[in-house]
Amino acid sequence: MAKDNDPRLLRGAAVRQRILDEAAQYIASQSSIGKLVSISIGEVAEVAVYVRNQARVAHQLKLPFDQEFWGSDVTQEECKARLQEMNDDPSILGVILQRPVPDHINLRSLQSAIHPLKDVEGMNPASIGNIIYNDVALAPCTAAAAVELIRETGLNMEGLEVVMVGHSEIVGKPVAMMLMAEGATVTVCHHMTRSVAMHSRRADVVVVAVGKAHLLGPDMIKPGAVVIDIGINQTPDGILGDVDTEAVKEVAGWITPVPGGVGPVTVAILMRNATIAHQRQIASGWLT
Ligand SMILES: NC(=O)C1=CN([C@@H]2O[C@H](COP(=O)(O)OP(=O)(O)OC[C@H]3O[C@@H](n4cnc5c(N)ncnc54)[C@H](OP(=O)(O)O)[C@@H]3O)[C@@H](O)[C@H]2O)C=CC1
Ligand SMILES: Nc1nc(=O)c2c([nH]1)NC[C@@H]1CN(c3ccc(C(=O)N[C@@H](CCC(=O)O)C(=O)O)cc3)C=[N+]21
Repeated sequence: MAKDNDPRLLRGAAVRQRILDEAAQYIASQSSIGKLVSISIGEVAEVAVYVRNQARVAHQLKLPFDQEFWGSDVTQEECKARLQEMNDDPSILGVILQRPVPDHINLRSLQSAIHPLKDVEGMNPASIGNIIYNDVALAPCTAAAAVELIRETGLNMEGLEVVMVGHSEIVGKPVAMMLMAEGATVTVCHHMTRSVAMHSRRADVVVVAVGKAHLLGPDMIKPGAVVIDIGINQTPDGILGDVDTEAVKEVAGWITPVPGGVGPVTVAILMRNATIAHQRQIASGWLT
């Protein structure tokens, strides 16, 4: 296991703390602020970890927080009706809907049912369109976390060669758009890509969000590259990322560990997004 003070490990702690300090200051400056509601549908291990950490951090920040667990037998109509109630509930600041959801639930329809001004993850199609226009202030949390961690290296993003492995709507595609907004040259790989290694070997930065333990090995990156590991894989050896950290660490210039890398920053970004949603609700005349 990498030693704690290994300089090649790009840990999330410092970035996380900076973002949380800012959010805490904003919350303390408000006479009142609504609650963040986190919805899970069914039982998914990595969702439980995420929601537990959301609750812990919201408590630290004195941000009102509620978690709702809906059974995996809940119907689409029940979900939409509940979300509509939340849109109209002035005590609720924002709503995040955890993924995945059971197969019978139409996730995109539910994302659209969350009012854009309460969409603290920026996944409503009306919200995520903003990042096409380089308005990345409120973006999907993990994608924003990956960008913050690349920025932490101090590398100039303009012209940076980035390979994004994975093209999900919540991570891969937003990461690509957000890094393009910073001036990077981005290649996006997926399971139809003929050779991921052909692309990743020439990249200054490789971001992996696939969900396959140790998909990225030391032969797939160039010496000194930045490796951002977003994968979370439950294995008999515990939680592993998508990168073979111990082996890749010997070649990379920076690598985010799992745990201790992207995850903690994701939680912090969610809190920051909640404060941005609050500011937008005031600007829209929803709140005084
Ligand atoms: N730390 C955090 O905050 C978060 C972590 N995660 C983790 O990130 C991982 C990815 O999640 P998510 O973004 O939702 O992605 P999805 O699980 O929705 O999809 C996986 C992506 O990987 C691509 N892919 C699959 N196999 C390969 C391959 N062999 N080579 C290249 N690409 C491949 C898929 O392409 P295709 O669609 O063509 O099959 C797809 O784009 C998961 O482990 C998840 O748990 C997710 C969210 C937040
Ligand atoms: N709509 C939606 N958005 C998401 O961003 C989303 C989601 N659904 N579904 C589940 C995945 C997973 N995810 C994690 C975020 C942080 C940690 C996290 O805090 N990890 C810490 C601590 C781990 C621990 O406490 O053991 C770490 O990596 O150090 C984990 C997992 C977000 N996800």
